[in-house]
Amino acid sequence: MDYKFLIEKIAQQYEDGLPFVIFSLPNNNEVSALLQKNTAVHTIDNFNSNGFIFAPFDSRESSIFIPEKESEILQCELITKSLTINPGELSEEIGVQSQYMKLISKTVDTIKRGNAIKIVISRKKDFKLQKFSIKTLVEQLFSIYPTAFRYLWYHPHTGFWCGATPETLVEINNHSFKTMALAGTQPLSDRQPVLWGPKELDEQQMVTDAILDNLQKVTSVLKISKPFTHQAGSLLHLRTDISGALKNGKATLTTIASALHPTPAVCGTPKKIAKNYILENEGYDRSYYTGFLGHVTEGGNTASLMVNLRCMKIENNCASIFVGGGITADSKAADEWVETQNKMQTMLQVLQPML
Ligand SMILES: C=C(O[C@H]1C=CC=C(C(=O)O)[C@@H]1O)C(=O)O
Repeated sequence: MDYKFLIEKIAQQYEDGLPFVIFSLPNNNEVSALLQKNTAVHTIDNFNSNGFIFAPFDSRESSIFIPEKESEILQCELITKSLTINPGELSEEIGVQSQYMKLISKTVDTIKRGNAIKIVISRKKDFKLQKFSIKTLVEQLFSIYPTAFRYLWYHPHTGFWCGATPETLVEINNHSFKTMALAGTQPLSDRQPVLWGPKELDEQQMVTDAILDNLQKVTSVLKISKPFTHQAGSLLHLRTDISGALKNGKATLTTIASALHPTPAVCGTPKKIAKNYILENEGYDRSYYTGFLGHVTEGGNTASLMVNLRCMKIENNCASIFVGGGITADSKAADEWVETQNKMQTMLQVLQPML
């Protein structure tokens, strides 16, 4: 199959209102697509059949599934373009900024009172599009971020989403698994070596500890890397890789995914307290942002599930970009605002030709 033909098929599928997903794994030159042949809404609790999962942040809501058996499955080599990237312009929003900073300060106070160790706070911002084009979107997204998991997803039930995420929820290959602790952010610069302050190092260690704790019941962890710097577009993060084996007889893709989701990188720790705080205080619906997504194969014995970060929802020529950041006792409201502005650039750069 030819790449150009694949994009045309996707554009047609969207025009016909039929569900589809097109995606490419990190550092992979291949693009895959599932084109559902009908508009049926399939939900999934047990990840043991082949297809693509799109799960929301709040697991009380349903995960949507495009089953392989009802889809045309396409694959081809990705053709990327070398594109020049300029930071997109973000208009000043004094009111929005002060409201967000107030929420950050309130969250810091809550953490200082000992109610939680870390809580991830987020927001969304809308951008009006002059001319939405699936072809341009694919070209931009897949070319600019080759090291990310890149996707476009459409279902009449969820609407149209796309993103380029750096965070793996879990990768499974029969009895072995891989995951990561990702936290701490700074803009990419020429400064070498990259230095991380105690706030970022502590925050990232908290994420690693919480993930190891969550994994205890379902895995025997074999390997934990040292924290290292991971580049995600024009941002840098601290990352620790964790891998090992699933506990025999006990663990499945479903149990490990629910043990990990939502990760401390997108929710916080303790998980329940952080999640309730988010649902009560954030003041908007995260929907599928900070949910997870990915292709399940071999009846759930192999899968690569990613956390839905650096993403946006596009509807009626309006793109809503979702961004957030981990708050700890040491967070400063003004810095957290700037961090979300920087994170917004990831999707804003994809939108440039359509603004
Ligand atoms: C919540 C987001 O990023 C997470 C992933 C990496 C670093 C993060 C941070 O430094 O706060 C966040 O935890 C987002 O991009 O919207």
